[in-house]
Amino acid sequence: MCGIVGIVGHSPANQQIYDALTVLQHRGQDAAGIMTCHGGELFMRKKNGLVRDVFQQRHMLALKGTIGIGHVRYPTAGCDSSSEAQPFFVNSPYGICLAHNGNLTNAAELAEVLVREDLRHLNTSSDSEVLLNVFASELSRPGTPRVSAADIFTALTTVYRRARGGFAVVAMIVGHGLVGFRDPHGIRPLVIGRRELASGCEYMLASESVAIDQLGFTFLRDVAPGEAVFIDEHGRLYSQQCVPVSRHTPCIFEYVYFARPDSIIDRISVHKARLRMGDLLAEKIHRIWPDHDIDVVIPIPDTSRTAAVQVAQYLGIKYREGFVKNRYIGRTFIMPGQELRERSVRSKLNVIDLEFRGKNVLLIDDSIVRGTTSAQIIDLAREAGAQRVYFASAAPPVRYPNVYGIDMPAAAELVAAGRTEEEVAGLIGADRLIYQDLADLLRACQHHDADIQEFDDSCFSGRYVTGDITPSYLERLQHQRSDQAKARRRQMHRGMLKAIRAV
Ligand SMILES: O=P(O)(O)OC[C@H]1O[C@H](OP(=O)(O)OP(=O)(O)O)[C@H](O)[C@@H]1O
Ligand SMILES: NC(=O)CC[C@H](N)C(=O)O
Ligand SMILES: [Mg+2]
Repeated sequence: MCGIVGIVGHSPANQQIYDALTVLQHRGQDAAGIMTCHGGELFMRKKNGLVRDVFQQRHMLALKGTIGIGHVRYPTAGCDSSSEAQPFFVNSPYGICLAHNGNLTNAAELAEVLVREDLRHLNTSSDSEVLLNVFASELSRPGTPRVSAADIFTALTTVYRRARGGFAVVAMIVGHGLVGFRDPHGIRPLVIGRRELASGCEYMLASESVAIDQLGFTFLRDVAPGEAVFIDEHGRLYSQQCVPVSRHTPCIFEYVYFARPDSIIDRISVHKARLRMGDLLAEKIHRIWPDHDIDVVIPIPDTSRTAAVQVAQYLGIKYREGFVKNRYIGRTFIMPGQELRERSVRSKLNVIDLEFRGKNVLLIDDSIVRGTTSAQIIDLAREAGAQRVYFASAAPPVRYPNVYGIDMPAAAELVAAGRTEEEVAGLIGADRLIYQDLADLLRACQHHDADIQEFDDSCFSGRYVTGDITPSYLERLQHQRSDQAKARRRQMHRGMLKAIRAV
C-alpha cells in the first residue's frame, strides 16, 4: 500500500512533497522518491529507506520546480530493490513520470504485449513501470508536439481498457501538467485538494486527505473511480469520467488498518469506522459471552486503540495501555520478510507488568493476518503474569490473498487460511479468540453520507471485485511472491552481484 502525492503550485514543490510523504509514511517504509520539473527539465531523487533518510539537504536543493510528484513504497510486485523505487520515468512521449499505489492483476500479460506490440522496453519487474508504459504508449498516439486535456483523457480511456486491478496514480507530463486517475472500482484511494493564493490556484493530489489537511490545502473531493483529472501548469483543473462506474468498492482494509485515522476516504471517516468496529465487536462479545470474566481491555498499539476504547466502554471494563511501543520502529506488517517482522514486534513492544499480573486480559487488535503480532504479544502477556489471555480482532479472519496492493500474496502464510477460529486461537496461544463478523465490519464502514454499498473485502471473503482472479492466478502469485520465493530471489540477486564483482 504505497502513498502517492502530486502538486502543481506557484512556489517550490520540493519541501511540500517531502512533507506530504512524511504524512503518508505509514503507507510504505521501503523506499521513497520525488520528481520535480522546472523549465522542461526533470529532477529526481529516489532510494530505499524512509523519507527522512532518503532526502538530505543537497537532494532537496536539487529538486527544482513548482510541480512534482512523490511516492513512498511498500512493494507488492516486482522486488524490493532500489531500482523499483518510484516515481518511474519514460522520456517518450514528452517525458512522463508516474507514481502508483496498488497492484495490476494483469501486469504479466500487459508486459508481454508492451514489448511485442507497443515496442516498449521494460527495465524492471515492477507493475508500476508497466502501467507507465501503457499510458505512454497510448499518449503517443496523437503524434503531436503537444497534447490537450482531451487527448490525455482519450489515452487514459484506453489505459482503463487495458489495465486491470487496483490503482491510484499521479503522473507528471513535462511541459503539460499533473495527471491523476483511479481504478474503475475505486479500490485504492485518491483525493484532490486546492489552495487559493493571490498568485492563483494550487492543487494537490494525494492518497489520503490527511496529507491535504496538513499541507494547508482545502479538501475538494475524492477522485471518482474510473475518473481522470488533469491540472495544467497554469493551475487549471480538467476532469473526465473515462469509464462508467459500475461498482464502487473501496478497499475495506484501508479502514481496518492502512489509512491514518484522521483521513476521510470516499466520505467515510476512518476514525469513525474504527469506533464502530469497536462498538460492534463489543456487542458480539457481550452477545456470545455474557458471563465473561475479563478484568481489563488492553489494545495492541497503534492501530487497534480506537476500537479497543469502544470495546472497553461498551463492556464497562477498565481500559489500560499495557504495551509500550517504541516510537522509532515502524509498522511491522509492512516490513519485508517474516524474520524481520518477528524481530521487530519484540523490539517494538514491551509490557507494563502490573497491568497483566494476575488478571484476565482481553487484548484487542485491528486484525490478525500472519499472526506474527498476536502470537508474540500473547506470550508477552503471559510472561508478565496474566492469568488468562483472551484476544479479539476488530476485523474478521483474513483467509484469502490480497491482489490489489496489500502484500498478502500467499494463503499459506495467513494464519486463518483453511483454519477454524479455534485452531487459530490454539496457534496464537489465546485462551479464547473472538473475531468481528464480516457483516458487522461492513456495517462499521458504511455511512449514510457516502454512497458506498460494497467494499473490496476479498481478503476476508475470497470475492474479488475485478472478476479476473482465478485459482491458477492465485497459485502463480503464491509461487512468485511468498516469503520463501522473495528470499530465494534476494539470494539469487546477491549471488549475481558477487559474480559480477568477481568478473
Ligand atoms: O497478524 P500480523 O501479520 O502480525 O498482522 C497484523 C498486525 O500488524 C499490524 O500492526 P503494525 O505493527 O504493522 O502497525 P500499527 O502500529 O499501525 O498497529 C496490525 O495493526 C496488527 O497489529
Ligand atoms: N503497495 C503498493 O501500492 C505498491 C505499488 C507497486 N505495485 C509496487 O510494488 O511498487
Ligand atoms: Mg498493529
